[in-house]
Amino acid sequence: MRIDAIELHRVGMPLVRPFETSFGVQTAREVLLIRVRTDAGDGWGECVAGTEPFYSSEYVDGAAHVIEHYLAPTLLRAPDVTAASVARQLGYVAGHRMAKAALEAAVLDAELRAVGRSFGEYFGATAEWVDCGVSVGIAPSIDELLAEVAGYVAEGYKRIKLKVKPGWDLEPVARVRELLGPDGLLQVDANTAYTLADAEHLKRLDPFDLLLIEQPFDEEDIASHAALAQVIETPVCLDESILSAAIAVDAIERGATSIVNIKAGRVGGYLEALRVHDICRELSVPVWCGGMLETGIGRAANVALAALPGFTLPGDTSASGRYFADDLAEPFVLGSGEHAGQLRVPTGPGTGVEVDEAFVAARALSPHRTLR
Ligand SMILES: CC(=O)N[C@@H](Cc1ccc2ccccc2c1)C(=O)O
Ligand SMILES: [Mg+2]
Repeated sequence: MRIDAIELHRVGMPLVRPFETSFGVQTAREVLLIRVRTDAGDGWGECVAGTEPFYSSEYVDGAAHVIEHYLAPTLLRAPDVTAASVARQLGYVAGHRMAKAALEAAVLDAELRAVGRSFGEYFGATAEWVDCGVSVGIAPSIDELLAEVAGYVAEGYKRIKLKVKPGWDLEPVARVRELLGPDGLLQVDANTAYTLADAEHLKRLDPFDLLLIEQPFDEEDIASHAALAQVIETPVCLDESILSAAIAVDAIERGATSIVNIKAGRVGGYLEALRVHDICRELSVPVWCGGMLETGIGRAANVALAALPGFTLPGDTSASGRYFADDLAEPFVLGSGEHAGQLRVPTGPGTGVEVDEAFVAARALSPHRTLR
C-alpha cells in the first residue's frame, strides 16, 4: 500500500473511577490515536503509552514527537508499506515500541479492511468469545476495595487482579480472597514496586493461592525475578520486562517467569505479540492479554489476540465500561448466560469497530496533526 497521510489525534477520556497503581493515580486517559490514509483505504491504530513515562519510558508527547519526526516520514516516503514491512522499515529507530505498534496496527487495520478480513481471522483466533478478568486499583480503604471487587464479581468477571505495593498487599489480598472464596481466580500486580529484599514478605502471599504475582521487581532485573521464583510458591509473571519474543525466551529459560502477560504495544506490535504467543506455546508457558486502558480500537484488537489458543488465562480485556462511561466506538459489554464474563471476538473487517469521528473530535485535546 501507499500511505498518503498519517493523522495524529490526541483524545482525552475521563475514567469512571480513579485507577491507582504503585506508580500513580490515573483519573483520565489521554490517548494518541493514529489514522493512516492509504491508497487501499483508511486504518486506525492506538498508542498505549500513558500521559507520563511512569509505566514505561514511553509517553504521549514522546510518541507523538517520534512519529512526527522519524516514523511517519519514513512510512510516507516508502513506495510500499504493509503491516509485515513496518517493523523492518522503522527498525533504524531504537525503541519507541508503543509508537511503532500504533503505526503497525493502523496499517494492519487498513490492509485487512481492504480485503474484508478481521484481526481475529488474520491472527488465527480459535475462539469466538474470550474470558475476561479485571484489574482493580489500590483503593482509599479496604471497604471501598471490597465494594468495587464485589461489583466486578456481580458483573461476571472471571478473574480479579489487585494492584499491590508495599503497605497495600497482604490485607487487601486476604480480604478479597475471603470475599471470593477458595475457588475464585485471584492475582496481583506490583508494577515493579518491590525488590528482592522483600522476598520473605512476598512469600506470605503463598497461602492465598494466587494465580500469579505480576512484575514484582524492576523491569530490567530478570535475575531477581528468577531468584524470587526459587523462594515463593506463587508463579511469577512478567509484564514490563517482556519487550520482545527474544526477551520472553530469555526470561523463561532463566526461570524468571512461568506465565507471560502479552501487550502488543509493549512488544512493538501485534505481529511481535503473535511471535511471543507462538514461542510461549512451544515452551508450554501460559499467556494472557494485558490491558493499557485502551479505547475500543485497542480493545477490539486485544480481544482478537486473546482468542488465540495459548491465551489460557483470563486477560485484562475488560468491558469498555470498566474504564469509560462513553467510548469512541460501540462499547464492549460482557456477555450473559453461557457467555457471562466473556467478550465476543469482533468479526468485522480489520479491528471490526467503527470509530465515531464526532466523538474523537469532541474530545480532542488539540487539533489533530496531518502528516503527508
Ligand atoms: C490494566 C492494567 O493494570 N494495566 C497496566 C498498568 C497500567 C495502568 C494504568 C495505565 C494508564 C495509562 C497507560 C498505561 C497504564 C498501565 C498493567 O497491567 O500493569
Ligand atoms: Mg502489569
